[in-house]
Amino acid sequence: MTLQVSLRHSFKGFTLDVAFSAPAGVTVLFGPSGSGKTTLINAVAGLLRPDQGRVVAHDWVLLDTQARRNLPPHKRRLGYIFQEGRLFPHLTVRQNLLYGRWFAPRDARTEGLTRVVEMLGIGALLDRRPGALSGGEKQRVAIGRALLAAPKLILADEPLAALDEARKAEILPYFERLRDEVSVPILYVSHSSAEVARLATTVVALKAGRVAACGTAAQVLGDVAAVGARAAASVLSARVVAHHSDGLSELTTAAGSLWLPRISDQPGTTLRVRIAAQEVILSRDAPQGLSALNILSGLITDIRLGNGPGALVTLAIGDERLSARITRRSVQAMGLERGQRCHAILKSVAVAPEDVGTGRQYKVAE
Ligand SMILES: Nc1ncnc2c1ncn2[C@@H]1O[C@H](COP(=O)(O)OP(=O)(O)OP(=O)(O)O)[C@@H](O)[C@H]1O
Repeated sequence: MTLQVSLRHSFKGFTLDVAFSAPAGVTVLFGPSGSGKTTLINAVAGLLRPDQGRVVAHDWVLLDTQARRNLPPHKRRLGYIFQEGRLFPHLTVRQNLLYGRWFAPRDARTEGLTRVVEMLGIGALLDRRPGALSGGEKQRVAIGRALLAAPKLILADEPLAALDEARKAEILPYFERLRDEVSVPILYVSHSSAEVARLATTVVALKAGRVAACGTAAQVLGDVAAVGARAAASVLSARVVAHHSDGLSELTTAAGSLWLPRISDQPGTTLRVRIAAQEVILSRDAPQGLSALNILSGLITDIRLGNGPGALVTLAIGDERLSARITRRSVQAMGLERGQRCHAILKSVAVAPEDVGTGRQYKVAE
């Protein structure tokens, strides 16, 4: 495993006690306010000395309390991407980028300025100062600066939280490229189920200082006990088939065809599509005469009743899982049980552009 984290630390009234390991790529820390994300990031960054812990990225040991290794923050070889870009206002973009590089040990300068500039599309910005950049452009420069420091691990602490929806949509593809084209592991804090679905190679869901679930985006977002009803979602692998003249795009999934509002990716591209559980309606009979374009049928594998009025019903469709958040009342009125065939109905417009990202999604382990 590329990233190994085990940490234990107690404040008065709160204990962080986590252990997880993750392969290369983006590991998203996902959890509600107060679940311990910042405490964990601070311990990895060296800003908090935990009671016990070990943090290893590839073969680089940042912390090992048992072996009495506790590198100071500036020696941990970390690249930071914060909520606000935190660029130096008096330096140009080029100087900001090179500042990151200045910290990289000479023999570790793997990413060249030219490649980073090309990857982030910031060539036209090099002579500007941060004051003349949009929020999205600042974040792209911040990503570049982090990369050029030749880090062993990148820490991204809610890097999109301060941006509006349009700017988020602009930046997300760059994080996808970072995940797919750069070998540095990334520990990424997020509150957003859509960001998790698009970016995560691995998700670590935190709850009250513990790991509530760890796995792929599909596994963790499908675990309502770990992420809560509002974040519950399915993540389907889909391939673009064609774009139609009425503004719809046709995709194919293991669950059948999916019709979505026009997306920009070329036919043949593999995408991951997040479907929020609360957008899915269920029917026992094959529905007819509906306006909704997407009707996927499968067998019920799981019914989780919540403490409130809600329930999460999961269908196996092909080798994918699709969850619907409906009421307990409907579960009862429809007589839903495991093993029954059921039809899931989804309006095309229920899938927003930010729910569709590039990159393969791992298969759900049985
Ligand atoms: N220095 C500290 N001293 C005492 N308690 C602390 C300290 N830092 C954090 N805590 C407590 O630890 C718990 C976890 O806080 P933390 O900031 O890690 O959560 P979080 O998941 O990052 O939340 P948010 O999403 O709001 O940033 C909280 O109950 C907080 O009050």
